[in-house]
Amino acid sequence: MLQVEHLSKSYRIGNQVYPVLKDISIEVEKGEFVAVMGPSGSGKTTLLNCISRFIPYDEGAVLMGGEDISRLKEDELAKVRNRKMGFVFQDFMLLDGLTVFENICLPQIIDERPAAQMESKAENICRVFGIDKIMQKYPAEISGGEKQRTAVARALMNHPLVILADEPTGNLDSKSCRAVIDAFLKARDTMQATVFMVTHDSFAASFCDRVIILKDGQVSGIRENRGDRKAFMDELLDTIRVLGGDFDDNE
Ligand SMILES: Nc1ncnc2c1ncn2[C@@H]1O[C@H](COP(=O)(O)OP(=O)(O)OP(=O)(O)O)[C@@H](O)[C@H]1O
Repeated sequence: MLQVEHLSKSYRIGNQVYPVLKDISIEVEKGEFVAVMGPSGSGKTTLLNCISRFIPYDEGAVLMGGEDISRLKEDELAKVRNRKMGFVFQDFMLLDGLTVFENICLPQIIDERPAAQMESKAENICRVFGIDKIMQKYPAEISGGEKQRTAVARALMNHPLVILADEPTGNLDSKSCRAVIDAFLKARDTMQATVFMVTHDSFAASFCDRVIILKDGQVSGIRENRGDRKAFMDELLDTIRVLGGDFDDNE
C-alpha cells in the first residue's frame, strides 16, 4: 500500500549539507498499523513530510497504492493528497469556525462530492468514532480527545489509502490517548485503513502491528507485535533504553 524506496534527504544550511534520511526503504501493507519511533532528531517528521511530499527529497521514490508520487506536479499532488492520504497532526488542525460535522466533511467538499452522500457518510463516521453527540459543536467546545477523534474521522472521509499521523497522541492525557489509538484500531479493523504513525510514545506504539525504529536517519530495526501488547511495550521500552538519546517518552 505504501512503499518508500531508497529515500534520502539532506538539509542545506549555507555551504553545509546535513544528511537526515539515508537510503530508507519501508513497505506498509494494506490494513497495517505501523509506527515509527526513534530518538529526537532521528528524522521521523522529515520522513513523514517526504512521504506526503510536503518537503522535497534528494533521491528515492514513494509509491502509494502502486502509484509513484515522486514526480507528480503540484496540482496532481494536491488531488492525490486529498484522495489518497489522510492526515492527523499533534495539534489537530481543525478549523475553529466550522463545527465538528463541517470539519469532517471538508475533504469531500474539497473533492466536490454531492452533499447528500457526504452528509450521510459523515454521520456514519461520527457514529463509528462516538462523536455523533458533539457533531454540531465547535472545536473550542470539545475535549482534546474528541478533537483528535474528529481529526481521525476527517482523515478517513475520502477512504484514503494511507493515514499519516504525526505524534497524534502527543498533547493528550492517557485516557484521550487510548481513545485515539482505539479510533485508529477501529479504522483498521472496520475499514481496512492503513495507518503510518510517528510517535515518541511506547504505550501508543504498543498497539501497532509493527514498529520501525529510526536512528540517525536510518532504519535501525523493526519490532513485530506478536499479540501480547504488554510484552511488546516492554520490548519497545528496552529498545529505547538501548538506543539512548532523547526519546522524550511518556512512560
Ligand atoms: N528545515 C530544516 N532545516 C534544517 N535542518 C532541519 C530542518 N528540519 C529538521 N532539521 C534537522 O533534521 C534532523 C531531523 O529532524 P526531524 O524533525 O525529522 O526529527 P524527529 O526525529 O522528528 O525529531 P523529534 O522527535 O524531536 O520531533 C534534526 O537534526 C533537525 O534539526
